[in-house]
Amino acid sequence: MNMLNTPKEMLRTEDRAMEEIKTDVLVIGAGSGGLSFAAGASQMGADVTLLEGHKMGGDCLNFGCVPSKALIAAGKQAQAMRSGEKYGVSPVSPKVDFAAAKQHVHKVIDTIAPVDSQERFEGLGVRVIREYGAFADKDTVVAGSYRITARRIVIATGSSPLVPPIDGIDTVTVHTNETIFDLMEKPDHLVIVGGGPIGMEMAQAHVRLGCKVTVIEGAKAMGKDDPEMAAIVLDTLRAEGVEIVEGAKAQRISGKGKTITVHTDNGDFTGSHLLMAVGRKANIDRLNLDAAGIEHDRAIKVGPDLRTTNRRVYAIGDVAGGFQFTHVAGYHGATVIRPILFGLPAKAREDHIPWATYTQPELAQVGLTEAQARERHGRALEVLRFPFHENDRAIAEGKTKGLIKVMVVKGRPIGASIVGEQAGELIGLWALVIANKLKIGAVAAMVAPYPTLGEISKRAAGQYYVPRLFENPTVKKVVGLVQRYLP
Ligand SMILES: Cc1cc2nc3c(=O)[nH]c(=O)nc-3n(C[C@H](O)[C@H](O)[C@H](O)COP(=O)(O)OP(=O)(O)OC[C@H]3O[C@@H](n4cnc5c(N)ncnc54)[C@H](O)[C@@H]3O)c2cc1C
Ligand SMILES: NC(=O)c1ccc[n+]([C@@H]2O[C@H](COP(=O)([O-])OP(=O)(O)OC[C@H]3O[C@@H](n4cnc5c(N)ncnc54)[C@H](O)[C@@H]3O)[C@@H](O)[C@H]2O)c1
Repeated sequence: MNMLNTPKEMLRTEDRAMEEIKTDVLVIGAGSGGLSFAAGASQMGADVTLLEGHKMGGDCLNFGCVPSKALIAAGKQAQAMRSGEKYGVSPVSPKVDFAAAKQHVHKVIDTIAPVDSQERFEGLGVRVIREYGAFADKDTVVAGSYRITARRIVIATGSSPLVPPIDGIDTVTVHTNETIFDLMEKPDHLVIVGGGPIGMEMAQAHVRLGCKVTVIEGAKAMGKDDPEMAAIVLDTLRAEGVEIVEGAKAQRISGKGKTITVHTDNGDFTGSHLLMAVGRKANIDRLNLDAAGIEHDRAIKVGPDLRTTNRRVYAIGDVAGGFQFTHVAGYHGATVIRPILFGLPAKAREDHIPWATYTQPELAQVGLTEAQARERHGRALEVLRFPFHENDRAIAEGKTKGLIKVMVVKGRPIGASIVGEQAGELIGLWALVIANKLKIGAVAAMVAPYPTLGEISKRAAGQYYVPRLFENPTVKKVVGLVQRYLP
């Protein structure tokens, strides 16, 4: 592992004997984006070199999606034990072994890790170098004792937790997503600053595992989502005991040991542990981007083709500054295969990107929210709705809290929002519809197995035809006429 940190220190290695490598494509960063690209490109015949300065698998595997979903699963198990009464199963107060829950998290990481491992990628023909890279010029990168020149370069260096310089923050122990999954002791009272997806997912997992939890949000919690859908999640979290304080920007932090106070413009909040979840910053500091003529502000500037201001260099995933999701990084990786391997044009779309927040109930979105669609399409917009409490499977499972909304213009869905059990699974159908610009009739024509939660999608699509078929005097007239003459 390279212990050199700054680009200058890394470039100073030029003074030592350098091993020269010439490669078709150099990928910097072995997270979701870099690995997706490297696997595809190598298997299609390109000579690929991959740099990784820290852990193979990047954020998603080691500090993000995977550990968070594993901890959420532990919390869900605990919650199920508390809530058996309505099914005739005596509720019990579960004994939570917090360290064992974290062991479960690490077992899950270890189980998935081989898929992202150096060995697997070397098996696919990729040259893997475990060093941080920094540009020396427009097509050369220095990494440890290697000087690598490539025809094309893909920057996939991801992002890191943003820890803003709030007054007093360096006087207390601050957790981020990079440390919280290694914390083996149970926090008595976890104070989370930030009510985005990280904040809300971690809040529910921790409250269910027996911690007291306070979320401090400067603006509106789950502010990127449809407020009507977000309210259903926030009500549930509050009912489970999470204190959520909105309009409370953290201004100062004070404390000692296990007494940490966050001072906000809406009161002071004291807990035993502090988790900062206030967004991300792109990993560009180490790259020496100026040497390669790559423009950036907080993230690397790219066009819709994901090309940077250096035409030989692409940036994908979190470092490119758009949606920050694993599936987007993977999609970017697949998109740049075309120009890099075949010299063909390709653009990354954003209108069909889904996302889900894995609270219970889950909240999922693809395309435009109702407010965005209303702003763009005004009176041409129709919003189709169907509640979970009218779905037979949701009733049988006792999971009736939820709603689907589908935004339709001229018969074509342009957005869908789902809050409820398995919303993250259910949104897939609408992601397919929007990606392929299908009409609402395609979903209405589908026969969904009974009884499934998936029927809510068909029922929502069916709402499109209610005014057109069931509340239409012409249809009634025609049916009356046909019935009079039908033998
Ligand atoms: C707590 C949490 C939960 C999340 N949950 C989800 C979820 O459920 N679903 C979802 O879709 N997304 C989720 N995300 C977001 C997801 O993790 C990221 O969007 C995704 O990991 C981005 O992939 P990437 O390839 O752009 O970057 P990363 O996965 O961060 O990979 C970048 C890699 O580059 C390496 N690197 C950096 N600089 C250099 C350099 N100079 N040289 C060499 N290597 C370098 C890093 O060490 C890292 O391994 C979550 C994120 C967090 C923090
Ligand atoms: N299920 C998922 O797909 C999933 C889960 C977790 C994270 N992620 C990804 O990771 C990204 C980062 O997540 P995040 O939750 O850290 O960021 P975020 O930007 O989505 O939310 C951060 C929140 O912190 C608030 N905030 C900022 N400064 C504050 C302050 N000083 N005091 C109080 N509140 C403050 C903001 O108003 C915002 O609501 C997400 O945007 C998402 O792309 C995805």
